[in-house]
Amino acid sequence: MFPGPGESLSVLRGWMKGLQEVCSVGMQPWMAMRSMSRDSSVAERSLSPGTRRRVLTYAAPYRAAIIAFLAVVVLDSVLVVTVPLLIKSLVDDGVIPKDSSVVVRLSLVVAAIALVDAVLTVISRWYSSRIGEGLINDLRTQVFGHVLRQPIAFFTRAQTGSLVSRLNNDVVGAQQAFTSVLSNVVSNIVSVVLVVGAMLALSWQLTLGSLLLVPLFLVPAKLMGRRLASLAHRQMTLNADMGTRMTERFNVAGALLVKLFGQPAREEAEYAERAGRVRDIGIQIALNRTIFMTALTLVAALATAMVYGFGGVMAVNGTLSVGTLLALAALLARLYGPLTSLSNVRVDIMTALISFERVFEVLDLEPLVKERPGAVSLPDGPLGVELDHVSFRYPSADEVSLASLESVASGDRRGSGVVLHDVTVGAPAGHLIALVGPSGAGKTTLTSLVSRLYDPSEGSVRIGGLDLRDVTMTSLRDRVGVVTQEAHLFHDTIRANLLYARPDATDDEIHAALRAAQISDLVAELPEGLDTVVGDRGHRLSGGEKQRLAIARLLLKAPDVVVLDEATAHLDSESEVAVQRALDAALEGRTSIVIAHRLSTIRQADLIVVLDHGRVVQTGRHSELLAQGGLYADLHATQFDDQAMARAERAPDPVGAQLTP
Ligand SMILES: Nc1ncnc2c1ncn2[C@@H]1O[C@H](COP(=O)(O)OP(=O)(O)OP(=O)(O)O)[C@@H](O)[C@H]1O
Repeated sequence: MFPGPGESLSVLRGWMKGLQEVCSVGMQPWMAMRSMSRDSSVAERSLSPGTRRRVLTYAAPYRAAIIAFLAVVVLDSVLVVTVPLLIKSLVDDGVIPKDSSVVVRLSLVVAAIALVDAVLTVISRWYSSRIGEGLINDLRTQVFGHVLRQPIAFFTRAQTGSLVSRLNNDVVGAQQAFTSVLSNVVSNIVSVVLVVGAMLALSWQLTLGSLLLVPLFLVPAKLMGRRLASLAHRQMTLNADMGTRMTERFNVAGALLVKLFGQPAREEAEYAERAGRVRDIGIQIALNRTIFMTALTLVAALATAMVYGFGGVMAVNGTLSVGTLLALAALLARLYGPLTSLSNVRVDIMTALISFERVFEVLDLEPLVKERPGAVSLPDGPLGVELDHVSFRYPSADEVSLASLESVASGDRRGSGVVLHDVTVGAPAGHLIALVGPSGAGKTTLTSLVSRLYDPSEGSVRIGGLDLRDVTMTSLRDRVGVVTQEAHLFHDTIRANLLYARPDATDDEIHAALRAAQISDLVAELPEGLDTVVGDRGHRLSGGEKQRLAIARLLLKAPDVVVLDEATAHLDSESEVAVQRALDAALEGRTSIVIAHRLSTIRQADLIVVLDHGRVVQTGRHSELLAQGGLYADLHATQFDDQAMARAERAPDPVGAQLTP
């Protein structure tokens, strides 16, 4: 019934091999290896309840795209299986009976399928990227907004670098659930079912025979996968270790330390040792990967050889057609990759779900400081500030940070002790309150309560008679301006930095603010004026210049309440005069709370509040407090008098002269 194979078989074999390679999905061994080398311990982890349902809510907007995507993937898998069957007919009904019209017709069908397959691949990639990237986009924007809304304590606790990289990894991991896992699981299941079904229909004996080799492959593959996962994990740690060392040594402060104290040769040797470990593990990983891939190809090749061997004999004996033999071999090539991936499907899905869970954990973090529903705006007109029996302790890491960041968060997880004890201070509208006290007394802490970076643990902070917890964040940010000691500027133009305070300010208003802050001459001299880029990687400004720009930013906002931390750094007399004038402009007519380091500010103050160990120990005006003696008089003698003397020794300056007793 079947003509002897003869030389037509050998010709066809070469042709088929090429065809097999084209038709089989070239990525499969790689995908299988990636899947096998995932950390399999995740499969045993339990997810928090509702995670799966919540993931589906993110998929909901893409429902139509997902259905279309899956339909394309299934169709593609079906097409891939039809090709070997067509080859069977082509050989059995065309080549062997020497009917060239059948050969031509079926070749054209195979070509058409290849064309459709190519189109489907592009369409499925288009869908999967739309779904995946869309999902990443949704999650990213949501997480960014949510993290920004966290209190400042969150940022002081969480290591920003690890938070950012973790979030990036997790968001990308979560995306993979929808693209690679979803498509791989569906297409692999369809492929395996169709391929095994077709093979069984062609020859159940040969199919069962070739499937016997599967467990022989899967067990070592699983072990090898586990080894690869642990190697990859070690590689990541070693790389991070090397990276940290590099960043630490290459930033200005670190480089300076190396220059002054370090021994470059020792540094180099240490670095070489770390880099060496990275190299060794890289070689191991490459070797293990190759062994894995080669083993996969080898088992598939052995199975194919077996099919050719037994099937060939059957063909010689006339119990199997040549076409069936070729089709079986081609089908077999499509079996091992999907089977391997499916054996690890639970680990794949759990890895993706755990990424989602971690992102949800961030999204579920309740900000400690937040606007309550029904919050109101601060009343119009001048505003007074009152602290009413305020006590405060800094929150612990557990209150503000993430459980899953625990492993990377450093240091102390406890909160602080009580930092402010029963503080009652009042600043009527338009008054200037100067805070003084030794280092660590709680001055900065007190000012951060006024700008509501934290809420007090007990008592209340009121502005314009309203408890800050009842006030909208927008109105608070609009009406309360803060200048910190270390004025921070974004890496952006001067104009953009200033507009950050009030995006609708006109150029005229900007120039007026710069003039009042005594910085307009400097800005005018810069080559690009307002469009000069400043900040970390831009034009370098001196401490005094930065502070004056920060004051200009504040003036532009024109808040009713000003919270100011005066710079302690000694500026040269010219800068000092300029900063002082800028400050006078900033404080003029506003309710101000100033951590005072300058005698001039202290003299101007309507009330001086002396803090020590978180308690108010003295209040009054300069002369009263001096007369009283005690801590203020001591501070005056040690801190402020130095400044007064220093100023008196400097070249005459109008502001200083005016304020010197
Ligand atoms: N984020 C924080 N978490 C925990 N404790 C903190 C935090 N910030 C400050 N503290 C503690 O609170 C206390 C008061 O600090 P604060 O910065 O308010 O003092 P200060 O009077 O402004 O000091 P200085 O004049 O040196 O700036 C200190 O004991 C400090 O260790």
